[in-house]
Amino acid sequence: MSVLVEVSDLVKTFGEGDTATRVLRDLSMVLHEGDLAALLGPSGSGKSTLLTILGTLMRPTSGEHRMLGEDMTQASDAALTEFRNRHIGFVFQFHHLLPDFTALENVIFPTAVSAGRETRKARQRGEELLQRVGLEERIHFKATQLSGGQKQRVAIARALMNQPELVLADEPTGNLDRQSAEQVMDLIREINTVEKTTFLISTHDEKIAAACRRQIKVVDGKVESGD
Ligand SMILES: Nc1ncnc2c1ncn2[C@@H]1O[C@H](COP(=O)(O)OP(=O)(O)OP(=O)(O)O)[C@@H](O)[C@H]1O
Repeated sequence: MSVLVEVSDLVKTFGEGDTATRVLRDLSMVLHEGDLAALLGPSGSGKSTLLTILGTLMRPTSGEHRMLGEDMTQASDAALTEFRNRHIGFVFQFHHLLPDFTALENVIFPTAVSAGRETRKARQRGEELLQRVGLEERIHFKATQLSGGQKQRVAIARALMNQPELVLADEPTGNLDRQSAEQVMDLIREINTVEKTTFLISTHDEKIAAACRRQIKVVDGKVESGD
């Protein structure tokens, strides 16, 4: 399997001087194309910080970060934004859907905004994705008319809109009941199998972690096991 993401000796320090907190401490890991990996570790160990850096939303203090062979630490802000739009999808604990817009609008809006227009192709892909996540009957429902699990499935469809190689999910089932959490995880597994999309999923839930094919444990800002 080829390497999709590689970080080495990643350091992230927040603040300066006496109040500086070193959150990531020479963290190194690799994600391969097609990985379905859980990111585990105690609260405060640095999981969200790592996901934010891997998502190119924040730069590390030092260390190396490569994705698809490109050096993320050397890229300009504009290049990072473009790279992120093309190659990375995000799913968060709180779905962040626009409440007054339909499922379909929520899925296609981010793409339409970054492209400056809403194309027929985007609409078609949005509809296909909502079918894939089992919401074909709810395409024109407003976000407020959907259950928590359904909203999270819309968020997954939205993350897949631009056919990203990597989807980063920060506690995607943290806000769901057991049954909805398992359905969301089944969906992620299916997408991973069918589309070969790579997933890195931070979770405190042992069952969700066990449903992943790989478990990476972060303790005190370093990978303790799973790399
Ligand atoms: N912007 C920031 N400024 C200062 N400290 C921060 C900032 N972001 C995170 N931290 C600190 O970094 C540490 C790691 O936070 P992070 O959110 O990465 O942990 P986590 O493993 O995701 O935790 P949880 O499982 O509770 O979500 C925490 O001690 C947190 O207070």
